[in-house]
Amino acid sequence: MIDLNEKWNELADIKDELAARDWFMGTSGNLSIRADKNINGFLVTASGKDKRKRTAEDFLLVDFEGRPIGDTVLTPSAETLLHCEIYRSTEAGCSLHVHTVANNVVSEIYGDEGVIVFQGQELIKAFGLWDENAALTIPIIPNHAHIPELAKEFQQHIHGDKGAVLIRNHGITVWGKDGFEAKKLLEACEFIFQYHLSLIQIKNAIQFPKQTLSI
Ligand SMILES: CSC[C@@H](O)[C@@H](O)C(=O)COP(=O)(O)O
Ligand SMILES: [Zn+2]
Repeated sequence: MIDLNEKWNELADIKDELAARDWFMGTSGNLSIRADKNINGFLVTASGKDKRKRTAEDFLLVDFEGRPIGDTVLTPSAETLLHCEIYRSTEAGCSLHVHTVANNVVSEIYGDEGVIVFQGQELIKAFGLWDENAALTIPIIPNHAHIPELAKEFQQHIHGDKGAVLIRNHGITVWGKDGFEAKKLLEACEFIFQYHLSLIQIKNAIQFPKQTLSI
């Protein structure tokens, strides 16, 4: 149980840090961390909570099918199945899902293409992409309301122990080998999205200065 407490605190600390960035608007977002091997499951955020608050009911333990382990009155996140897909098919230790304006806007702009590619951006190195011409490709999937369908689509884009998938006009899910890596990847993605949107706006303002002034 001591080990589970450690995981609990690790996830709670990550939740606090993401909350400080205001990345849980309107109770959105969900987080999970894999428990030790003897447990065969993971801690996931309880559904519908204000994730800016730190309480004893923030997480519950579920198995890799998303079913609560042990007695609880808590309901696992509505999107637990996406976390299950990650833990079932990789060795990842942590998965983070947030809704931000930047990740939603990027997912809408490039949604029809089903993918966004970033090149020549220092922070793609967070994903281990160190070559000068390396590119980070993030898939964008439709926001199916039926979570098993969403999870099935999501699953097709899990190719390793770290990764990122955008859900169109919904948010991003990022995973890594542990909490540190997952948070690093999430922060890198959000930086790149914000940079990209700022660049588009500034380029437009330079190209169409009168339109910008008349807004
Ligand atoms: C309240 S809107 C957000 C939800 O629909 C969902 O997308 C989300 O991220 C949080 O759901 P939750 O069940 O609390 O994990
Ligand atoms: Zn969500």
